[in-house]
Amino acid sequence: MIKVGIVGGTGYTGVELLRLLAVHPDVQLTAITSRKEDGLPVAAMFPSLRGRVDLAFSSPDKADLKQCDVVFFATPHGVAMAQAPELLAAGVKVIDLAADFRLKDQAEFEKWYKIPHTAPQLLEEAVYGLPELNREDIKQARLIANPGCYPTTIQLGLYPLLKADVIDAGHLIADSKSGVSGAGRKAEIGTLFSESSDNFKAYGVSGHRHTPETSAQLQRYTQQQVGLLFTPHLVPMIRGMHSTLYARLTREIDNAALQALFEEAYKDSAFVDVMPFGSHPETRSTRGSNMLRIALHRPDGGDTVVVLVVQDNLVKGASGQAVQCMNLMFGLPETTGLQQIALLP
Ligand SMILES: NC(=O)C1=CN([C@@H]2O[C@H](COP(=O)(O)OP(=O)(O)OC[C@H]3O[C@@H](n4cnc5c(N)ncnc54)[C@H](OP(=O)(O)O)[C@@H]3O)[C@@H](O)[C@H]2O)C=CC1
Ligand SMILES: CC(=O)N[C@@H](CCC(=O)OP(=O)(O)O)C(=O)O
Repeated sequence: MIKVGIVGGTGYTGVELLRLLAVHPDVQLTAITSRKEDGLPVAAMFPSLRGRVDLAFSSPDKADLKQCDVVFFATPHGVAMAQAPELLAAGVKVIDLAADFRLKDQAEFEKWYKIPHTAPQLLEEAVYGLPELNREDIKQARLIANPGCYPTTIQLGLYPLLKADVIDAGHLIADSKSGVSGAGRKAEIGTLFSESSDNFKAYGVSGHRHTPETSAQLQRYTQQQVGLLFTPHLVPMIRGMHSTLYARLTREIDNAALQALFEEAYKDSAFVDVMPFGSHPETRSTRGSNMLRIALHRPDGGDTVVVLVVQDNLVKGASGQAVQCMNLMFGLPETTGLQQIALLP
């Protein structure tokens, strides 16, 4: 059994990890932290876990994380970098759901996240945890930088087009929408029911920290200079993410060949569903599951390809993806414990 620790067990990605790992056949939940709920049984806070998780929260300084085989950090940016060096030195693998190790460039990290990086020596070693594009490196990794939720949709939606060199990589557009759980469980005015329900808005239009993360990763798949315009929006739903991606075709390619690029790229990826050309994927077709669905369009047969991508931000966009990485790191089938079908309605 893999002994698992979770730092930040009371947040949305933390409790999502608990939901997935409580029924994972190869995992023994070993330590779950919360600074505020030290001593409280996990199931007292989350009755959905009654009978499934019999641990109590412990404060991060008391929890013996070094007895774990792997520790997930479901915490704000800056927490994992403080503890990862010691855990790695003790032989514990680390999966960070925050952004501490996503950017290779320390100055770029500090510019976007506005905190000093305290473990820059680990930036080079950290492996970006997007299994569909990085599977072999993840298998060998000690330290995983789990991708941001928006970047997951944008990378998987554009990768086959960049790899085949059929689009203008300098002028990519990602118009993305997230449910409110993407902002986490902490109290904030913008996520109050009366602020976020019956309302719709863009944010971060002049610059969002997911743009440098996504651009740097996309750059790995093309010789062209990547240029990405990314606009996130908050939609009045709890879970779910929808990205509409636009790219200009630079060579003649018919719709069947475009579709074949995606089907070929993801033929061995159990969690990427390439839907029939012209489909309209819905976020609820992924709710509670680790699936990401993609559909291609070519409006009026013109030279713009539109890629629609949906996922559950808390599963494929965060905790499910992190468990997928754990499976690979421990030599398990990638799909172990992640076969849930989306909830309908
Ligand atoms: N929500 C989403 O859809 C996604 C989130 N992410 C990333 O995952 C991470 C977690 O997000 P989310 O679950 O939404 O966040 P939440 O705000 O819901 O939860 C944060 C958790 O971290 C704990 N925590 C906060 N500060 C510290 C600290 N200094 N030391 C130890 N624990 C701390 C909190 O518990 P307590 O205060 O009791 O210790 C809480 O359990 C973030 O970095 C986020 O950017 C990534 C992809 C998608
Ligand atoms: C709706 C909402 O607020 N979403 C978050 C993104 C959540 C996430 O994936 O981001 P990180 O792990 O990079 O913080 C945001 O835009 O800040």
